[in-house]
Amino acid sequence: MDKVIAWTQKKIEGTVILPASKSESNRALVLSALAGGGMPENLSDSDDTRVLAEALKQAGGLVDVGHAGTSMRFLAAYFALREGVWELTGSERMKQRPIKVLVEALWELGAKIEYLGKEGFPPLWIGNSVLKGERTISLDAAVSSQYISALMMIAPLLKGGLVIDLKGKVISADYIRMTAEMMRCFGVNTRFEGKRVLIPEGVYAPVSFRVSADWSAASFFYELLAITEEGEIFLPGLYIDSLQGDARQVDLWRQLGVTTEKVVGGVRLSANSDRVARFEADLSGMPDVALPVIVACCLSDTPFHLTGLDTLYIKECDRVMAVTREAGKLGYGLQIPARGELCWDRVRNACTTLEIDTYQDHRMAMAFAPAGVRYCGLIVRDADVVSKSFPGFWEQYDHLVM
Ligand SMILES: O=C(O)C1=C[C@@H](OP(=O)(O)O)[C@@H](O)[C@H](O)C1
Ligand SMILES: C=C(OP(=O)(O)O)C(=O)O
Repeated sequence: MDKVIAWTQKKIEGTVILPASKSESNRALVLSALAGGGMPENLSDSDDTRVLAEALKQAGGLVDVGHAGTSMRFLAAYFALREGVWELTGSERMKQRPIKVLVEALWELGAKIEYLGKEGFPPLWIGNSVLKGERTISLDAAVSSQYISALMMIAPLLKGGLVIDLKGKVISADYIRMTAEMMRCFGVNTRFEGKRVLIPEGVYAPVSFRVSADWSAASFFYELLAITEEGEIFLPGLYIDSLQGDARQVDLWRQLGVTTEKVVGGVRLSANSDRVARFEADLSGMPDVALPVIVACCLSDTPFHLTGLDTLYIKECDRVMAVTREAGKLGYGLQIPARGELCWDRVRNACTTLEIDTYQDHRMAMAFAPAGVRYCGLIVRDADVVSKSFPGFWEQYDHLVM
């Protein structure tokens, strides 16, 4: 499905129902499975959470997670712990997203895992492993925090627990903290000593964890207000004091003209025209808000220099390439000064087409949607890719904009 966006010039004002957090849901599902009971409440309706929930019910056999990276990484560790034989695969893109760091760590614990395709990438064969604990493993923390979260969650079930030494730059660190916080909710206390994570042997309690609204999904509505420079949006169920690190995006958007107010039952976003002359940020802690920030800066004519984008190359698509190419169609000349960086110095060329490709990436579709309020008739190709994290996105977007 392609989506044509025609803004009716109405004021952006209303309530947006966000999906439940995909990251909280996926952790809650794995932790409940490891606890041997308890059903998380208010689970995300995203494709990624759905495939994980189904996979956790399987006693073995073929499991295809599609585009769901978190589900792939969490399941690799979970299946290695469980009895049974699995073939764990995903979409063509998933077969290009690395998993070597996690597989090598699991091998060190005694897992029997084989690559069924290219070395270092899914699909994986995982079978009847007996994992050993009471050891320290070292892990490259600069590729994906999901490997670390995956290991942390199974660690209490290993005899003697596990110590994980994080090597190199620790990216997406708030996701590691979210994992530790959620493990605590399920009864296991993890300790951090600098770049060392200490997980004791323990037993998870089958609690009924309630998932809250998704901060990463909120970023596209911040973006919309940053572009329109006026309007207000109420986001029920979103709390500043959240387990999700993306709650810290509040500070980024303040610099781009959107303020956040804590109100009863959620937060209210308000737009103004007060923004920094040049936006600079290291987004290595918040990779999922990078695309909406980039498109918001371009469309609000705010030059920017972003660093810490190294992990964007291995997401659902190569997001650095994809956003540079698609913003380029609208005439914005983005530049890549070094790997993991992106900048824009207000270089404007002619707009060549209003057709935006989305590269099977939900965040590409959602990040370019707000551009439709500046470019009437903008077409977002394969708009249904949003179901990976936010199936109701277009419904929520339409009632605000069209
Ligand atoms: O653990 C998680 O829930 C996630 C971690 C992040 O990935 P990386 O650690 O690979 O950056 C993030 O981009 C992803 O959407 C969700
Ligand atoms: C990177 C993402 O997800 P995953 O890695 O779980 O596929 C995302 O949702 O933007």
